[in-house]
Amino acid sequence: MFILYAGNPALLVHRTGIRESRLISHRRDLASVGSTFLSALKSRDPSAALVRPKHSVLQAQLNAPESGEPAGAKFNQLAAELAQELAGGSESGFTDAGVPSDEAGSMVEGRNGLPCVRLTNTQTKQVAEVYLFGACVTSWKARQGAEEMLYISEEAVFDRSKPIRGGIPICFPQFGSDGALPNHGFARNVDWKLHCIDLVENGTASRCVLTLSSEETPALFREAFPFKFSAEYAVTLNLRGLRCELRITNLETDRELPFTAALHNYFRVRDVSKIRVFGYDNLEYMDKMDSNAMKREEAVMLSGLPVEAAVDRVYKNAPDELAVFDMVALTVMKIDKRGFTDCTLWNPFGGSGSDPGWQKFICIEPTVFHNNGVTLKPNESWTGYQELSAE
Ligand SMILES: O=P(O)(O)OC[C@H]1O[C@@H](O)[C@H](O)[C@@H](O)[C@@H]1O
Repeated sequence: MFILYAGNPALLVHRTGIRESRLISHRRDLASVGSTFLSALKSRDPSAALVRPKHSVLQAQLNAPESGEPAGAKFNQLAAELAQELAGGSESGFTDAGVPSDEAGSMVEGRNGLPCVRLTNTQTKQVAEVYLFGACVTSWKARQGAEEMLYISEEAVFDRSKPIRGGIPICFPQFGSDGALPNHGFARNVDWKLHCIDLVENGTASRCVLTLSSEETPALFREAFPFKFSAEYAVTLNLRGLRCELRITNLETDRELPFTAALHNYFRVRDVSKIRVFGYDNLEYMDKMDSNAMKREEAVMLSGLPVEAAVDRVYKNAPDELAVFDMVALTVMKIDKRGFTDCTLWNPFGGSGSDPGWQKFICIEPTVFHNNGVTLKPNESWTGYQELSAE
């Protein structure tokens, strides 16, 4: 059964069967809810019902959908999209049940008015910001009064002309520049759609889910990567920290979908030359600073790996638990990853591809790259996530 929640500023559909929520519209004016929308719901589930109505006009239209006034064109378009979605049954792959809640977060205007989700966890006092452009997490504060954990370049632009430099950009479907697509693919160059903002993990975690489908990507990218796929990205503030989960589904019916990907974490540090990175002992890596030569990291580094010069390495089969110790701030960032088999370590150290603030960040990026990344069979999905915790 579908239940509609009508409230400012969003209209949510809560599908109780699998307890999945969908954020349908951010329109503040719900007066022009179209009959298309309701009939789409009714055709799928005659028991569609409205609960907790806060808007009298909406209630009236829902009560008499067939005779409702013609809806606004914009909302009709949204309604048609929803109808298509319902008919096609393109469901979210995230199985964890969510409960829509204003407490979990809301849409706000980000820099230059770009749409942005502000997530809050009232229990842990964490706050995060996620731009729909690139589904980029640009800010994470791990507790009340805590410092910003992510680095944003002073040269970052927030006008959709290029990826946001900093935060956690998503590299997909191509990690790096070796391929037909721009460096790191196009997921960070396009607008994602907000699917829902809800409470999960028994109400202890705040989450937003963003989606991207191949059909919504610009023709230029579709030509260079001619595969049908859907991508879902859940950003969650839970009792442990910040969780970012990426799920890719191959929508091709008769061919495989190959991709490489990474969560390009820009961690903010006080001084990159005064950090130690843990977890890379004895690993093989591709050295991008040395014509992609394969090398092996020293056997055991009990005191961690220092960053004393430019590094650009893609470590193969990296352990799922990694950490970076900031010896000035006396903080530890732990990275617990799954699905992303590899991990990239990057800092330009003032050299080529640098950034004015290069001393203030380290990129530790859960990656799938080695062994040709991931190849999905028709209708198959892949999920990779990271959980960041700061102490
Ligand atoms: O595209 P950005 O954010 O400037 O990051 C670029 C860097 O991203 C890293 O992941 C790569 O390993 C580097 O080779 C590359 O230079």
